Amino acid sequence: MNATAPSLVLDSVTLVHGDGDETVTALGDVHLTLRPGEFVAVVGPSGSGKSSLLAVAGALVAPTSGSVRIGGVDLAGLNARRLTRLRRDHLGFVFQSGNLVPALTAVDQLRLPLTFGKGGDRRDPATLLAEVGMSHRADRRPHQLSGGERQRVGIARALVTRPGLLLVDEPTAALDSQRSQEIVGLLAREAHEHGVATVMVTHDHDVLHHCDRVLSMIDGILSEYAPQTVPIR
Ligand SMILES: Nc1ncnc2c1ncn2[C@@H]1O[C@H](COP(=O)(O)OP(=O)(O)OP(=O)(O)O)[C@@H](O)[C@H]1O
Repeated sequence: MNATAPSLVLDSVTLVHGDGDETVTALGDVHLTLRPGEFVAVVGPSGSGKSSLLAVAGALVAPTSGSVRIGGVDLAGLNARRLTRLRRDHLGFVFQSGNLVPALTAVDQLRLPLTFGKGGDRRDPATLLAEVGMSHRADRRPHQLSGGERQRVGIARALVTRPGLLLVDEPTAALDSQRSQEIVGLLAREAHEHGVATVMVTHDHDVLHHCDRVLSMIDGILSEYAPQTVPIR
Protein backbone atom coordinates (compact mmCIF):
# COMPACT_ATOMS: atom_id res chain seq x y z
CA MET A 1 0.00 0.00 0.00
CA ASN A 2 1.16 3.49 -0.84
CA ALA A 3 0.42 5.79 2.14
CA THR A 4 0.32 8.93 -0.01
CA ALA A 5 -2.00 7.48 -2.68
CA PRO A 6 -5.76 8.09 -2.57
CA SER A 7 -7.53 5.45 -0.49
CA LEU A 8 -9.86 4.63 -3.38
CA VAL A 9 -9.92 5.51 -7.06
CA LEU A 10 -12.65 4.36 -9.43
CA ASP A 11 -11.69 5.38 -12.95
CA SER A 12 -14.30 5.03 -15.73
CA VAL A 13 -15.81 2.03 -13.98
CA THR A 14 -18.69 0.20 -15.58
CA LEU A 15 -20.47 -2.92 -14.36
CA VAL A 16 -22.82 -4.76 -16.70
CA HIS A 17 -24.78 -7.79 -15.49
CA GLY A 18 -25.92 -10.53 -17.84
CA ASP A 19 -25.19 -10.93 -21.53
CA GLY A 20 -26.86 -10.89 -24.93
CA ASP A 21 -30.20 -9.05 -24.94
CA GLU A 22 -30.59 -9.37 -21.18
CA THR A 23 -28.02 -6.89 -19.87
CA VAL A 24 -28.40 -4.45 -17.00
CA THR A 25 -25.90 -1.63 -16.62
CA ALA A 26 -25.51 -1.34 -12.85
CA LEU A 27 -22.62 1.16 -13.07
CA GLY A 28 -22.04 3.41 -16.05
CA ASP A 29 -18.72 5.26 -16.26
CA VAL A 30 -18.24 5.95 -12.56
CA HIS A 31 -15.40 8.18 -11.39
CA LEU A 32 -14.62 8.56 -7.69
CA THR A 33 -11.50 9.51 -5.73
CA LEU A 34 -11.40 9.28 -1.95
CA ARG A 35 -8.59 10.70 0.19
CA PRO A 36 -7.62 9.24 3.58
CA GLY A 37 -10.10 10.37 6.22
CA GLU A 38 -12.75 11.49 3.74
CA PHE A 39 -16.33 10.52 4.61
CA VAL A 40 -18.62 10.28 1.58
CA ALA A 41 -22.30 9.36 1.46
CA VAL A 42 -24.00 7.85 -1.58
CA VAL A 43 -27.77 8.26 -1.86
CA GLY A 44 -30.12 7.13 -4.59
CA PRO A 45 -33.26 5.16 -5.33
CA SER A 46 -33.56 1.39 -5.07
CA GLY A 47 -31.88 -0.37 -7.97
CA SER A 48 -29.75 2.63 -8.92
CA GLY A 49 -26.43 0.82 -8.40
CA LYS A 50 -25.37 1.66 -4.83
CA SER A 51 -24.72 -1.95 -3.76
CA SER A 52 -22.89 -2.54 -7.03
CA LEU A 53 -20.66 0.43 -6.21
CA LEU A 54 -19.80 -1.03 -2.79
CA ALA A 55 -19.17 -4.47 -4.30
CA VAL A 56 -16.74 -3.08 -6.86
CA ALA A 57 -15.01 -0.74 -4.38
CA GLY A 58 -14.76 -3.65 -1.94
CA ALA A 59 -12.95 -5.87 -4.42
CA LEU A 60 -15.85 -8.34 -4.30
CA VAL A 61 -16.87 -7.91 -7.94
CA ALA A 62 -14.56 -7.03 -10.85
CA PRO A 63 -15.80 -4.16 -13.03
CA THR A 64 -16.72 -4.85 -16.65
CA SER A 65 -14.38 -2.03 -17.67
CA GLY A 66 -12.36 0.72 -16.02
CA SER A 67 -9.96 0.48 -13.12
CA VAL A 68 -10.22 0.24 -9.33
CA ARG A 69 -7.24 1.26 -7.18
CA ILE A 70 -7.14 0.84 -3.41
CA GLY A 71 -4.26 2.59 -1.66
CA GLY A 72 -2.57 2.95 -5.06
CA VAL A 73 -2.84 -0.77 -5.87
CA ASP A 74 -4.63 -1.59 -9.13
CA LEU A 75 -6.95 -4.53 -8.46
CA ALA A 76 -6.72 -5.72 -12.06
CA GLY A 77 -3.19 -6.94 -11.35
CA LEU A 78 -4.15 -9.13 -8.38
CA ASN A 79 -5.02 -12.81 -8.38
CA ALA A 80 -7.80 -14.22 -6.16
CA ARG A 81 -5.46 -14.89 -3.25
CA ARG A 82 -4.01 -11.39 -3.23
CA LEU A 83 -7.50 -9.90 -3.55
CA THR A 84 -8.55 -11.85 -0.45
CA ARG A 85 -5.49 -10.61 1.42
CA LEU A 86 -6.17 -7.02 0.35
CA ARG A 87 -9.78 -7.24 1.56
CA ARG A 88 -8.68 -8.74 4.87
CA ASP A 89 -5.86 -6.30 5.57
CA HIS A 90 -7.02 -3.02 4.04
CA LEU A 91 -10.81 -2.99 3.86
CA GLY A 92 -13.55 -2.84 6.46
CA PHE A 93 -17.22 -3.62 5.87
CA VAL A 94 -20.20 -2.49 7.96
CA PHE A 95 -23.64 -3.92 7.19
CA GLN A 96 -27.22 -2.93 7.99
CA SER A 97 -27.58 -4.81 11.24
CA GLY A 98 -24.05 -5.38 12.52
CA ASN A 99 -23.75 -8.97 11.23
CA LEU A 100 -22.17 -10.16 14.46
CA VAL A 101 -21.29 -13.77 15.29
CA PRO A 102 -24.11 -14.93 17.63
CA ALA A 103 -21.91 -16.92 20.04
CA LEU A 104 -19.24 -14.29 20.67
CA THR A 105 -19.15 -11.51 23.25
CA ALA A 106 -18.68 -7.94 22.07
CA VAL A 107 -14.97 -7.88 22.84
CA ASP A 108 -14.44 -11.26 21.16
CA GLN A 109 -16.14 -9.95 17.98
CA LEU A 110 -13.18 -7.53 17.80
CA ARG A 111 -10.56 -10.14 18.67
CA LEU A 112 -11.72 -12.50 15.91
CA PRO A 113 -10.36 -10.49 12.92
CA LEU A 114 -7.04 -10.13 14.72
CA THR A 115 -6.54 -13.88 14.58
CA PHE A 116 -6.30 -13.66 10.76
CA GLY A 117 -3.89 -11.81 8.59
CA LYS A 118 -1.03 -9.43 8.81
CA GLY A 119 -0.64 -8.80 12.55
CA GLY A 120 1.36 -5.65 13.30
CA ASP A 121 -0.35 -2.33 13.73
CA ARG A 122 -3.83 -3.24 14.96
CA ARG A 123 -6.07 -1.43 17.39
CA ASP A 124 -6.55 -2.74 20.90
CA PRO A 125 -10.05 -4.33 21.17
CA ALA A 126 -10.79 -3.07 24.70
CA THR A 127 -9.66 0.48 23.90
CA LEU A 128 -11.62 0.55 20.65
CA LEU A 129 -14.72 -0.83 22.36
CA ALA A 130 -14.45 2.05 24.86
CA GLU A 131 -14.04 4.52 22.00
CA VAL A 132 -17.36 3.42 20.47
CA GLY A 133 -19.03 3.64 23.89
CA MET A 134 -19.38 -0.09 24.44
CA SER A 135 -16.88 -1.04 27.16
CA HIS A 136 -19.75 -1.57 29.64
CA ARG A 137 -21.18 -4.22 27.28
CA ALA A 138 -17.88 -5.99 26.47
CA ASP A 139 -19.04 -9.36 27.81
CA ARG A 140 -22.46 -9.39 26.20
CA ARG A 141 -23.47 -11.47 23.21
CA PRO A 142 -25.39 -9.97 20.24
CA HIS A 143 -28.85 -11.07 21.47
CA GLN A 144 -28.19 -9.15 24.72
CA LEU A 145 -27.51 -5.89 22.84
CA SER A 146 -29.81 -3.27 21.30
CA GLY A 147 -29.73 -2.58 17.56
CA GLY A 148 -27.62 0.54 18.05
CA GLU A 149 -25.22 -1.32 20.34
CA ARG A 150 -24.84 -4.13 17.79
CA GLN A 151 -24.07 -1.56 15.13
CA ARG A 152 -21.39 0.06 17.36
CA VAL A 153 -19.74 -3.33 17.83
CA GLY A 154 -19.97 -4.01 14.09
CA ILE A 155 -18.25 -0.69 13.37
CA ALA A 156 -15.54 -1.37 15.94
CA ARG A 157 -14.98 -4.84 14.49
CA ALA A 158 -14.54 -3.34 11.01
CA LEU A 159 -12.02 -0.80 12.34
CA VAL A 160 -9.89 -3.03 14.56
CA THR A 161 -7.55 -4.02 11.70
CA ARG A 162 -6.96 -0.32 10.83
CA PRO A 163 -8.42 -0.51 7.31
CA GLY A 164 -7.60 2.35 4.95
CA LEU A 165 -11.07 2.08 3.39
CA LEU A 166 -14.38 1.43 5.12
CA LEU A 167 -17.49 0.47 3.11
CA VAL A 168 -20.77 0.93 4.92
CA ASP A 169 -24.15 -0.30 3.68
CA GLU A 170 -27.26 1.33 5.18
CA PRO A 171 -25.93 1.48 8.77
CA THR A 172 -29.06 3.15 10.15
CA ALA A 173 -31.71 1.03 8.42
CA ALA A 174 -32.75 -0.64 11.69
CA LEU A 175 -32.31 2.36 14.03
CA ASP A 176 -34.43 5.21 15.35
CA SER A 177 -33.44 8.76 14.47
CA GLN A 178 -31.39 9.51 17.60
CA ARG A 179 -29.39 6.26 17.29
CA SER A 180 -28.93 6.96 13.59
CA GLN A 181 -27.36 10.34 14.35
CA GLU A 182 -25.06 8.76 16.93
CA ILE A 183 -23.95 5.95 14.63
CA VAL A 184 -23.20 8.17 11.65
CA GLY A 185 -21.52 10.71 13.96
CA LEU A 186 -19.33 7.87 15.18
CA LEU A 187 -18.42 6.89 11.60
CA ALA A 188 -17.51 10.52 10.85
CA ARG A 189 -15.31 10.78 13.93
CA GLU A 190 -13.50 7.54 13.17
CA ALA A 191 -12.97 8.59 9.54
CA HIS A 192 -11.54 11.97 10.53
CA GLU A 193 -9.49 10.99 13.60
CA HIS A 194 -8.05 7.78 12.17
CA GLY A 195 -7.81 8.68 8.48
CA VAL A 196 -10.24 5.98 7.36
CA ALA A 197 -11.71 6.83 3.97
CA THR A 198 -15.38 5.88 4.28
CA VAL A 199 -18.13 5.32 1.71
CA MET A 200 -21.58 5.06 3.24
CA VAL A 201 -24.65 4.07 1.23
CA THR A 202 -27.78 5.39 2.87
CA HIS A 203 -31.43 6.20 2.32
CA ASP A 204 -31.40 8.38 5.42
CA HIS A 205 -31.21 12.02 4.35
CA ASP A 206 -31.23 13.23 7.97
CA VAL A 207 -27.66 11.99 8.57
CA LEU A 208 -26.00 13.59 5.54
CA HIS A 209 -24.73 16.62 7.48
CA HIS A 210 -22.08 14.35 9.09
CA CYS A 211 -20.50 13.68 5.68
CA ASP A 212 -17.77 15.61 3.87
CA ARG A 213 -19.36 14.97 0.48
CA VAL A 214 -22.67 13.62 -0.69
CA LEU A 215 -23.00 11.89 -4.05
CA SER A 216 -26.09 10.60 -5.75
CA MET A 217 -26.46 7.44 -7.78
CA ILE A 218 -29.17 7.42 -10.43
CA ASP A 219 -29.36 4.66 -13.06
CA GLY A 220 -25.71 3.73 -12.47
CA ILE A 221 -24.43 7.29 -12.82
CA LEU A 222 -22.65 8.84 -9.84
CA SER A 223 -22.73 12.62 -9.52
CA GLU A 224 -22.67 15.41 -6.96
CA TYR A 225 -25.81 15.43 -4.86
CA ALA A 226 -28.53 17.91 -5.73
CA PRO A 227 -31.38 17.27 -3.26
CA GLN A 228 -34.25 18.05 -5.62
CA THR A 229 -33.13 15.39 -8.13
CA VAL A 230 -32.86 12.45 -5.74
CA PRO A 231 -36.01 10.53 -4.84
CA ILE A 232 -35.92 9.37 -1.23
CA ARG A 233 -36.55 5.72 -2.22
N1 LIG B 1 -26.24 -10.24 -10.09
C1 LIG B 1 -27.03 -9.47 -10.83
N2 LIG B 1 -27.52 -9.89 -12.01
C2 LIG B 1 -28.31 -9.11 -12.77
N3 LIG B 1 -28.67 -7.85 -12.44
C3 LIG B 1 -28.21 -7.37 -11.27
C4 LIG B 1 -27.39 -8.14 -10.40
N4 LIG B 1 -27.08 -7.38 -9.28
C5 LIG B 1 -27.72 -6.20 -9.48
N5 LIG B 1 -28.39 -6.19 -10.65
C6 LIG B 1 -29.17 -5.06 -11.20
O1 LIG B 1 -28.28 -3.94 -11.24
C7 LIG B 1 -28.98 -2.74 -10.90
C8 LIG B 1 -28.30 -2.09 -9.68
O2 LIG B 1 -28.51 -2.92 -8.53
P1 LIG B 1 -27.94 -2.55 -7.08
O3 LIG B 1 -28.24 -3.70 -6.19
O4 LIG B 1 -26.54 -2.12 -7.22
O5 LIG B 1 -28.86 -1.29 -6.70
P2 LIG B 1 -29.05 -0.54 -5.27
O6 LIG B 1 -29.03 0.92 -5.58
O7 LIG B 1 -28.08 -1.05 -4.31
O8 LIG B 1 -30.51 -0.98 -4.85
P3 LIG B 1 -31.15 -1.12 -3.34
O9 LIG B 1 -31.17 0.28 -2.76
O10 LIG B 1 -32.52 -1.66 -3.61
O11 LIG B 1 -30.27 -2.07 -2.58
C9 LIG B 1 -30.43 -3.15 -10.65
O12 LIG B 1 -31.15 -2.93 -11.85
C10 LIG B 1 -30.33 -4.62 -10.32
O13 LIG B 1 -31.53 -5.27 -10.68
